[in-house]
Amino acid sequence: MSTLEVRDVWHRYPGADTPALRGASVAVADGEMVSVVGPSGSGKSTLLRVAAGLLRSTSGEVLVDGRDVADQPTERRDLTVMFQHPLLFEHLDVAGNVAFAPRLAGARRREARRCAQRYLRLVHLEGMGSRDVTSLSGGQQQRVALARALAAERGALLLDEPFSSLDRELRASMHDLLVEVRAALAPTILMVTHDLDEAALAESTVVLIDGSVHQHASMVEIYRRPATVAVARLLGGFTEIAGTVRDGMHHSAWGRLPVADGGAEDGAAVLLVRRESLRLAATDSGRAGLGARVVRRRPTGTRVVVTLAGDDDSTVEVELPVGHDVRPGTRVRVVPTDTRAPQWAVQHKDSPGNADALPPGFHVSPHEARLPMEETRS
Ligand SMILES: Nc1ncnc2c1ncn2[C@@H]1O[C@H](COP(=O)(O)OP(=O)(O)OP(=O)(O)O)[C@@H](O)[C@H]1O
Repeated sequence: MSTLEVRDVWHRYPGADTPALRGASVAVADGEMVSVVGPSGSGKSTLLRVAAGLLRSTSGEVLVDGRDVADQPTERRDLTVMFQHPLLFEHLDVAGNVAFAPRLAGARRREARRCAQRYLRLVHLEGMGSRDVTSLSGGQQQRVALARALAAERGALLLDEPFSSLDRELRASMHDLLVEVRAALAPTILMVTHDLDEAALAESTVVLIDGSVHQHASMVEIYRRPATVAVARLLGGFTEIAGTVRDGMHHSAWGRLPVADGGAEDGAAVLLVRRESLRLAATDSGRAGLGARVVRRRPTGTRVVVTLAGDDDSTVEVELPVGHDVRPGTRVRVVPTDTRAPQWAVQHKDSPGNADALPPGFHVSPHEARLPMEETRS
């Protein structure tokens, strides 16, 4: 049984103007996997390092199995960390690397080797125990690193971008392996990644933006309904329309569009619309829709993202299958393909937050103190 919880953690690096973590909290239940995503610099690695005990946070708590471990170094916490680079011991062979932790824990040499064989089998490297680690491919080295982390037989596994140095195909095979390992051992896992597909391997995902948790939900739910504009930007695929919500409708230069799920509070709000739920029609097509001018087109492989400007020069993006080409400068109509497609408003509200709740030593401007859920209509 192993649980991991990071509670209301703040961290500011010495000399930094702004905190890297602003009251972030994540709880991982026994046998559960939680992933952490966010833009570069959003504090993902800092969060993981605080949880691992590699970094002491400015304030907040880290609980392992319900016990506060703030004063305990990494090796005294019931967890193992695995990084993007395997960091294998080059003076030991493959089995020696995996046997390292059991040896450290007091196992006899033969017993530790047996344990290593078991974990090497699990990561499909049986028969490679006597290989020199420097002779392995990057993917094999990462498998050894995973076997070594598992052989430590600690409660929780903390993974920091574990597969990001591998190419797409190898990454996919490591994802399959992670699924197998979870089915076999059900370790408690906290994984930082910038790969949204990888994040979806977890039961739930924390979206960290500027050191704050903007959303904690399954990736399916996050894609279905990003909680904030920043989350939508991270996912991509949405266009934002600034306007006002009144009576369950969003009003802007792009017209009146219904707001999903009963409507947001009245007031200024950004409407998030999936790019593919808008289409273009010729101006003389007789179709309803808003007149716009094509500003630019950006191919993305099988699709083309077209940026359009309305009469007030505000822009929206539409995503079309490749082949539906439009030249910059052309006038078109923007037509919703499906008015029932989810589109929802997210409100921006600046609030000074509860300054008393901040740890001493923090100067946080009203904008910085904005709590993510306050800009969310959930
Ligand atoms: N040792 C350090 N000293 C000062 N600032 C740091 C240090 N490490 C990280 N930072 C800053 O803290 C913030 C969060 O960094 P962190 O590495 O946690 O982000 P991240 O989300 O993991 O980024 P990435 O996805 O690029 O790895 C960034 O602004 C970064 O520049």
